[in-house]
Amino acid sequence: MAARKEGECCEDLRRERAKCSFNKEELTYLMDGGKDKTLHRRKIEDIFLADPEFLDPIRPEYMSHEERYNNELRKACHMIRKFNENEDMQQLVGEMEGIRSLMGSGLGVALTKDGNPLALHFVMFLPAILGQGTVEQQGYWMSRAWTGEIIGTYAQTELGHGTFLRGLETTATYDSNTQEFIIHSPTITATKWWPGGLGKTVNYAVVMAQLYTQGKCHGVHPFIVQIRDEETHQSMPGVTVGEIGPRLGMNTNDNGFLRFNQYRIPHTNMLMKHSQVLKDGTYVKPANDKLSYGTMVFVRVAICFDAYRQLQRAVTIATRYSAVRHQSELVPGEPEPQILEYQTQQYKLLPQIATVYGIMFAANDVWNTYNEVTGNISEGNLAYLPELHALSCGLKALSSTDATNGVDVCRLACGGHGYLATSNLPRIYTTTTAAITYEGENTVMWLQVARYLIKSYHDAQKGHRLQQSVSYLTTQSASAHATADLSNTALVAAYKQAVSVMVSNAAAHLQDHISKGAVFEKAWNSCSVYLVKCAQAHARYYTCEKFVDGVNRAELSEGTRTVLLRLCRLYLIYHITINQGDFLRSGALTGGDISSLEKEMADILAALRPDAVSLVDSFDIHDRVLDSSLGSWDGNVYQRLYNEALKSPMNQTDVPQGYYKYLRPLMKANL
Ligand SMILES: CCCCCCCCCCCCCCCCCC(=O)SCCNC(=O)CCNC(=O)[C@H](O)C(C)(C)COP(=O)(O)OP(=O)(O)OC[C@H]1O[C@@H](n2cnc3c(N)ncnc32)[C@H](O)[C@@H]1OP(=O)(O)O
Ligand SMILES: Cc1cc2nc3c(=O)[nH]c(=O)nc-3n(C[C@H](O)[C@H](O)[C@H](O)COP(=O)(O)OP(=O)(O)OC[C@H]3O[C@@H](n4cnc5c(N)ncnc54)[C@H](O)[C@@H]3O)c2cc1C
Repeated sequence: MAARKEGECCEDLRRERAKCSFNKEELTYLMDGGKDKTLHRRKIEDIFLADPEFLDPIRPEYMSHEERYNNELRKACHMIRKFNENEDMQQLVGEMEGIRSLMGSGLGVALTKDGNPLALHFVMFLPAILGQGTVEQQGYWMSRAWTGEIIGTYAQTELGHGTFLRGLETTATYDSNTQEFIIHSPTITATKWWPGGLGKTVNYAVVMAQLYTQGKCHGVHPFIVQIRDEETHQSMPGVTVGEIGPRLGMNTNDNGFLRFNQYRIPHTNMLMKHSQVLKDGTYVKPANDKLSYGTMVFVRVAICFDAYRQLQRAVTIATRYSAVRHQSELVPGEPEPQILEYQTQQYKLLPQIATVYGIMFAANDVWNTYNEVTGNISEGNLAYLPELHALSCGLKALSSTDATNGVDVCRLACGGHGYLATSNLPRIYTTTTAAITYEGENTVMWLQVARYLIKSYHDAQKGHRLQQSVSYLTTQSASAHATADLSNTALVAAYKQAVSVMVSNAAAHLQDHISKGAVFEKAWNSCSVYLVKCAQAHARYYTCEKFVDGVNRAELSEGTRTVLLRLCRLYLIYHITINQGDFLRSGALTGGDISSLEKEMADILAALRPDAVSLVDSFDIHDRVLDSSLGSWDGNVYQRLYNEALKSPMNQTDVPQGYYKYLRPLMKANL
């Protein structure tokens, strides 16, 4: 494997690597969660990537829509077969963590390129059964689903409603005479629309539908519904299912549509961990009616990990390319410099490297909170559910937005070549940006965070104790920043003060509207642009705090700590400078402070510059996972670009068919 070997690279990258001031492996271990995990990951990568079955006959971009789907399905099924091959492999892949890597932006993107048709089976169908099913239901369905005997998806969104779940129209009406639920799509807008794998791949789905029993609607609940025959794969009578057509990206996920016509399923197919319908039709309420949204909370947390992994790939490509690419004159008469010498190029790329770490530390923290809170829930303690909901919404929105913007900055930083499919930046972008919409559209997620902030603020006013992530809202004095202390601790305190003041202003704006006669919901809408800003500032503060804590806690040698501290400092300062209005208006920082920080940022960019290539090397991304003509380990950019162009089917003949059909008749028209 050429991807990680020293010494097999071009002169530019060799010189860059020689400048490294820290221990790369230490950072790799930190990101993987320990040396054992790094070795484990590399072992899995080596086994899967050595398998020729995962190679594409030609670039997927040259295939038809259906060929692309079949090609990815072939590899996805091989992946699962390989996974099930023997117990050693299952242990090696390591349950959820391995699945995350195989389905998401780790190894997964090297195996299936533009969306895995089986992704939703692992990412949502299995977690929905685990999170929403009783122990007996888990026993029955998991044993069939884990091995791939049945394949499922998560069918929630409809043509008419994605965000507003209470507005879903699919119904599940209990018939106590036959002990069945009747699943029905009463209108065109009730058609399920978007679920991954639904189009042609799955034969089962967890369908979210309005539950009716004894003449009463009890809101949205999960049901396991068979979509296709287990033998013939034909759609079941009463079910209409198909694929929704080409998308911006993720085109081999076979996102689908689904309609039901009075379709009956057994009573046992309602997932009944949190609420039940007894055989006689009696409804038993859950401890909290949002527990049926639990699968989404899990996936929102998982998306944060996926987001920074995507950004890692993009910034690795763009940084290596920037060390190989020479352009223009920095000093007249001197050789053209590497474009990485330009401060503006450093300002594009280095904050993206810092962002990877910021999201990683925050995501680790939210993942721990998720495990703790779900553990508490199973013991009947739901006190921390609102905090988990707000944290997962906030970090999902922040990580997907930052990663998407960062990937595009990386694409633009590669000039024209970044626009080529073989750079892989377009595909990384279209995959990453999808996460802004799926699993809760980000504006909607921000407004959920804002709702929690305003509620917490009012609780603080009443003297109630606040949950940890918002405890700073109890102290929202707007006193001007007095000292010249600009340490990391002081900057995190400034972030807190800025959000605190913003939330208190938002609460005052809301009150103002209400005093003038507006109902709360209308007042809320009138303040919602500002409320979104509060939520964004809160999620940023949280990420900064976790970044600082994470670096302080990490066990690192001095050189490695120094470089990570620089990245952390860059992250803190970068976001202050681009949101300086919030800090100035709240009195958290002065104009003088911000000028000092700007100057310091320029120094940090220069200090990090020699380590830039080594920093992305320490992400330890295999060339096959990068899949880029611009970003490979060896830096052999121009030859790769040229070789890839030669592979275009259009270059297999000198004169294209189109010439004889269209161009020649036009060119020779006057002869
Ligand atoms: C296994 C490994 C994994 C690997 C992962 C690898 C990742 C990469 C994978 C790549 C593959 C691609 C995957 C693609 C997956 C996409 C799937 C989907 O989009 S699926 C479709 C995804 N679709 C969406 O995400 C839809 C988005 N929409 C929604 O989630 C909801 O409708 C809503 C939250 C916006 C409102 O809900 P509504 O019922 O109207 O509620 P109200 O506003 O009236 O608030 C009432 C109260 O409830 C509270 N509360 C709310 N939620 C929760 C919660 N979860 N909990 C707790 N509390 C919650 C709220 O705070 C409030 O509290 P309070 O203030 O009163 O105290
Ligand atoms: C690639 C991809 C994969 C997907 N996979 C699945 C899947 O497997 N299963 C599944 O069930 N679904 C899936 N979805 C659907 C996805 O979850 C929804 O698209 C998403 O939840 C947004 O809902 P919507 O499309 O109805 O957007 P809308 O809610 O219609 O949003 C449109 C606009 O309205 C705004 N808006 C809506 N409500 C509010 C509000 N209350 N306040 C302020 N602004 C608001 C939004 O901010 C947005 O700007 C997928 C979507 C994509 C793109």
